[in-house]
Amino acid sequence: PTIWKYYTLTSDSLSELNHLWAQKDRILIKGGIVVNDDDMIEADVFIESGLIKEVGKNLVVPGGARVIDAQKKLVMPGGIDSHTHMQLPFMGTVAIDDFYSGTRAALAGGTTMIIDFVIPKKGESLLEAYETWRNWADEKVCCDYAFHVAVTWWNDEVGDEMETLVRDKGINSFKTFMAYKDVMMLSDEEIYHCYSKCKDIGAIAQVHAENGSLIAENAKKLIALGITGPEGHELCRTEEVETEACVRAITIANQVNCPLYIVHVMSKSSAQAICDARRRGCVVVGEPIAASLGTDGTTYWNKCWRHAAAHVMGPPLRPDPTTPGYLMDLLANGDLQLTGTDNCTFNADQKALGKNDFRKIPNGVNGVEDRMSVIWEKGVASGKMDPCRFVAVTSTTAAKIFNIYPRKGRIAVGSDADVIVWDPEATRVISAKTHHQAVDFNIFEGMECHGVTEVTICQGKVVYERGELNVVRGSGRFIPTPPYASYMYDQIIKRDETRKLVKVEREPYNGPVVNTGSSE
Ligand SMILES: C[C@@H](CNC(N)=O)C(=O)O
Ligand SMILES: [Zn+2]
Ligand SMILES: [Zn+2]
Ligand SMILES: [Zn+2]
Repeated sequence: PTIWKYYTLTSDSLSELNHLWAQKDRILIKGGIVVNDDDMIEADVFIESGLIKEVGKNLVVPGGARVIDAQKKLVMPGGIDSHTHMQLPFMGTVAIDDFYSGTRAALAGGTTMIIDFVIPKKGESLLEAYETWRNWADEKVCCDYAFHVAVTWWNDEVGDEMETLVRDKGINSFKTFMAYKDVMMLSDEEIYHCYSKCKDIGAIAQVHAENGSLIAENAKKLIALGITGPEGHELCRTEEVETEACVRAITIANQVNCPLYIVHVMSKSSAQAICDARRRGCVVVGEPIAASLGTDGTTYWNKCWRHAAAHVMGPPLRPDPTTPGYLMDLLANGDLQLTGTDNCTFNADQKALGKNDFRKIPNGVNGVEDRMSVIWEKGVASGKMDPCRFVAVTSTTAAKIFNIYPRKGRIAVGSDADVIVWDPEATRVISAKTHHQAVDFNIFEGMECHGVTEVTICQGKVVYERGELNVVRGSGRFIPTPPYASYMYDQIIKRDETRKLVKVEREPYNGPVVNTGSSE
């Protein structure tokens, strides 16, 4: 009889339970300054059941809401990291930060969504690779995520699968590689076909812009000279090897009138090439990353092999120490549009695969946890950009490009409650000793940054506050990214309408033709 007493729940106690449960999802962020990409206002934010329900001054909200005091703090959209590679199988090993540790660390740094890459092997079905990556991610992610898909080989079948991925699987961006010869690299003709297909299906063409043939030849020469250390990694692909490929990719995309997104912009000259193209009217956007905005390639000459190898990524960080400041200036003024991290992390013992040959050092660095603070320190605290521009380059522009705005990338009624309470005056010192990532090295080691997330709210739940994480493995959702994003396609569509290719009507030529002796 006792046990039954507990089982006979009356209807009003059930509604009481529901009321309690519902209350758990109610949050009132009080007294903060709400920052979007286009304005800053003093306002409270009321969140319920995973969505932003009200934004305004002195809100009066339903009972039971949890109140977060945001006095003197900024309330911003959670960061969107447009470029990660969690647990990527690459160069004989697997990136050590996986979809759990990587998204958990992202939340600790104020990023509430990642866009990762499905990278099929040459010859592998894109659809099968997509299912593999979905299985990897869905059971582990602690925040929402989306995918780009890489095109590492080409035939009509690949084009058909791209169409299926856009129509049925929520993909709207495809990355081609002009580097990684024999592994992922496509020829110009294959890139031409791929970008033509992207254009036909309203997808964004992304590119890893480096000339893979020059890299391969230069690397052979350096190894023959006995230059096997990480300095060889930069010497075999100096910045003009990146810039030439940038210009080539921009040209191919412009020839087929396809919008282009250049990932991991690492050098001044490639950034300049993007600016020039944009000023010619090309529809191209550039994505510098936390690494290229926060540090440089002088480390490749560090006497400690481990330190030098830790910074090996492609394209490399540049030894010109003025590069980070230059890229930040362009990001601040709108010549570059958004930021990711290219987070692809490997521990010392993995990097050591290349201890005798830099070509075998797994390429990749960290960034997913520190991007927001690094860009605040180098961009806002330095006076180069204001908080609105910070929100644009860390969240809103990515949401617009990948067509998930304003669900993501904005503090507004109806938007997902992915929100950070940001302390612009607080500082933190970045270190592998204290970071939440799995990797045993941090390329920003020792950097003191203004700008710390005090509270991270993801899907309307507090997942990080005052240094404590409270995440749920597998709670993140796959977010479909629809084609034909206005941000990238409005001009493209108009150009198709107004720049039709037509032939000239003329009388046939009836004059003499030279006799070459050939039968054609
Ligand atoms: C393979 C992947 C990550 N590694 C890297 N960038 O060095 C990329 O090229 O973006
Ligand atoms: Zn790349
Ligand atoms: Zn060292
Ligand atoms: Zn990448």
